[in-house]
Amino acid sequence: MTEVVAALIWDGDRFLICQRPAHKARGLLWEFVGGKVEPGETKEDALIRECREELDITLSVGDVFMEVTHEYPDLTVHLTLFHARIAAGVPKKLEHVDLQWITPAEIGKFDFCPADEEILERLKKGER
Ligand SMILES: Nc1nc2c([nH]c(=O)n2[C@H]2C[C@H](O)[C@@H](COP(=O)(O)OP(=O)(O)OP(=O)(O)O)O2)c(=O)[nH]1
Repeated sequence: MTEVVAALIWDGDRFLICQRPAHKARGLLWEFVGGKVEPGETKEDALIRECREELDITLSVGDVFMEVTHEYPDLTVHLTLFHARIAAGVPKKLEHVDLQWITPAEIGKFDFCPADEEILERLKKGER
C-alpha cells in the first residue's frame, strides 16, 4: 500500500486541481496536488514538501476531508486528502501540465484519477 497525500484548497467557491505530467503514471489526468509520503515523514510534512516542489507554495495543512483506497494495476494507493490553505506564494506550474480553479459544478468537464471519484462525488453534493 502506497501512502499518498493531497490538498483540497479553496479560493471562494473554487478549488484547485492540477493536471499530471504526461510521462508519469496517470499521466494527463487531473488530481489534487500532492504525492507519495517518504519514509520518516509525517503526512502533513509530505504534503508541505510536495506543494513546495510542485507549485512553489507554502501550505497550512488542516483536517482530513476524506481517505480513500484504490487499487491500480501498478499500485494500491491509500490517499488522504487534507483541507489546506495557501500560507504563502502563488501556485506555479513547476511540474504540472495545467492548473485550474474550478467549482464543484465543473467537475464533470475534467478526467480525474479514478481514486478521486468518491471525493469528487462528495464535492458535487456541496460538501466542503
Ligand atoms: N497527488 C495525487 N495523487 C493521486 C491522486 N489521485 C490518485 O489516484 N493519485 C495517484 C497518482 C499516483 O499514482 C500517486 C501519487 O504519486 P505521484 O507520482 O504523484 O507521487 P510523487 O510526486 O511522490 O512522484 P514519484 O516520486 O513517484 O515520481 O497517487 C490525487 O488526487 N493527488
